[in-house]
Amino acid sequence: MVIAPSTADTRRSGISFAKRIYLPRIVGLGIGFFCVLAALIPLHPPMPVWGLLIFNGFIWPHIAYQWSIRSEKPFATETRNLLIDALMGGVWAAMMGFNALPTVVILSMMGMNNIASGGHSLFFKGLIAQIIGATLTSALLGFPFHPQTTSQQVYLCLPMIFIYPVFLGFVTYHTAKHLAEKKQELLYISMRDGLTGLYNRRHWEHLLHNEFDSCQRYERTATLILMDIDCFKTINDTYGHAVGDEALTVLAEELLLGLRAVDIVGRYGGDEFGAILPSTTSEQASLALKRIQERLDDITFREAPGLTVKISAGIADYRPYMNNYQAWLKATDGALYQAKKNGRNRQERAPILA
Ligand SMILES: Nc1nc2c(ncn2[C@@H]2O[C@H](COP(=O)(O)OP(=O)(O)OP(=O)(O)O)[C@@H](O)[C@H]2O)c(=O)[nH]1
Repeated sequence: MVIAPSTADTRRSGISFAKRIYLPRIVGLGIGFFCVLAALIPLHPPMPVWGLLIFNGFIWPHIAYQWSIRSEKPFATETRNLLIDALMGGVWAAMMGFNALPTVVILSMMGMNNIASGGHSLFFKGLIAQIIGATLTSALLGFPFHPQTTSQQVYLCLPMIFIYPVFLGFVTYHTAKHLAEKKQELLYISMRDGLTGLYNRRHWEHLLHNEFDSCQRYERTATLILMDIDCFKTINDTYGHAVGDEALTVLAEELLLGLRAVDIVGRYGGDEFGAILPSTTSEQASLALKRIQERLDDITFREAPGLTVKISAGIADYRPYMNNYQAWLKATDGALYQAKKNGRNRQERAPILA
């Protein structure tokens, strides 16, 4: 199922896109200024050209950023700003009379930036904007052409050639690292229950499936326990949901403390928990669970002094006649049902059928 992002989410991600571009634009246009400056000096352009160069190099990055973050559609605005950058790149190439080195440096750095920001689509749109900017400006100026680059111009282009790609690589590395961390976070969230931190039902069932398969393949033993807090609805109704939540958290902690590290504990439903105990017989599982039940009897709640958490449990060990993990789950659930039916606060083991 694909969930469409909300307008607020789209705006937030557009703003973070604009923030990602802000610093590279300040650095790129700031160093690019000296590249263009070196090529323009011998051409003696009129004063407004110098004004435009200073504006483009040092003021435009801040205007572009403010424009994007204040926009209703920051992503679209920032993409348009990148195209304005490309158009201006073309304008400066023509103003410099297509001086070979500064022109190639400026246009290629902008292309690299556009690919990094928006893939091949933005790269090609940027290329078209560069061509339009260059052609119109060149036509206006009467197609000036001074391709020779002096050694002084080479030196003033060096910072752009060295610093900008290194800087962009640094920014790209940090973005990739941040995305990898977010991916890990999402993976964790997708597997865990928000309240208790245990595996959620979907992931826990997936692990149960794996355990079933390995029991079947390697003829191993394993035991499954399903537990349910007794009269949990009454706990909620008497002490409130916050205490109910605390009871769930306490049970989760006791299960993690009382079982082995290899045992797989999950929240199966509202007040229902599951535990998979690899290489364990149902007798051993029953003893472990009994110890947990005894510890729960000793736990008191500050907000609900009269409360003790009691659980009922169904226990079933893996049997080779079970066709799939669902059959194992069903046998365990049947035993839990019996435990509830037989008076709660007890364990029942699933009968052996063959
Ligand atoms: N506080 C809290 N309550 C929850 C949560 N999830 C489910 N519940 C409540 O848990 C209760 C489960 O109650 P039932 O399934 O009726 O069972 P019970 O009251 O425990 O009765 P028996 O299982 O028969 O002993 C329901 O009232 C749910 O609203 C949760 O995350 N927090």
